[in-house]
Amino acid sequence: MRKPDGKIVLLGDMNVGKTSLLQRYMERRFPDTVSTVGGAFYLKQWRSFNISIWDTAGREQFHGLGSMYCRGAAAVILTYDVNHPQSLIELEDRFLGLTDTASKDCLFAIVGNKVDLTGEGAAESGEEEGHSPSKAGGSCASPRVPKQVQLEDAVALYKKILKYKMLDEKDVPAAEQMCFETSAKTGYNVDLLFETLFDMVVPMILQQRAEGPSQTVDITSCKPTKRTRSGCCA
Ligand SMILES: Nc1nc2c(ncn2[C@@H]2O[C@H](COP(=O)(O)OP(=O)(O)OP(=O)(O)O)[C@@H](O)[C@H]2O)c(=O)[nH]1
Ligand SMILES: [Mg+2]
Repeated sequence: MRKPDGKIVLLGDMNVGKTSLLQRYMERRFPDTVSTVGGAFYLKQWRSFNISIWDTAGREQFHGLGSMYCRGAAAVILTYDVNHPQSLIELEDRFLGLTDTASKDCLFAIVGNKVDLTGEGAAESGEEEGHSPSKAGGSCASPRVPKQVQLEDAVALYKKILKYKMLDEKDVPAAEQMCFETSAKTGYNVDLLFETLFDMVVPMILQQRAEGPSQTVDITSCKPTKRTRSGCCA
């Protein structure tokens, strides 16, 4: 297997929908999930580059593995559930510190998932597989509740992250560009999230190549698995 050119890692509390987001993007579906054990990755070819996308376990018992998965990451997707304010707080309290092992230029995206469950914006629930918003709210629509976490809260966290990393706002993408609301269930904003990051990671890969040896983890050193497109390093 060719060594990935860049690495993106999904972090966040259990049940926020990390695995579902990744499966929605990679497999174009929203299957039932089981709580992740350890971590697993997918490989995505983006232009001529191979990007590994790592799904991690949010459960407390696997917390110690997080910084290992983040090692050399070009981007980290900090995921919360828009209906659970504590999941946003956990990003700062429990997950941000895990990113100390990421690349020095690591990009941060903050993603509020499960927006389909909120009462805000009909468009949020109408993007599944390219369907029009008017198809939302069919017989299997989920009950709507007011959104508990606002996008501004995510923007505030993004700014705190810049302070924590001692980065200047001028040198990094704007908060508005890096804070997303998504639904793994309907597909809303999922392609936008991943593909925005891929486009940002590619110049970093090129720069790293120009500067010298890559910092990405050599995943070929992981134990081989049966699956070809994804694997598990629990
Ligand atoms: N309504 C709705 N449910 C979602 C969405 N994303 C995930 N879920 C559900 O939320 C539950 C948890 O999803 P997972 O993707 O397994 O969550 P996770 O973050 O990977 O959890 P861990 O692996 O334990 O860290 C599952 O029942 C999913 O079906 C979403 O966008 N909308
Ligand atoms: Mg999971």
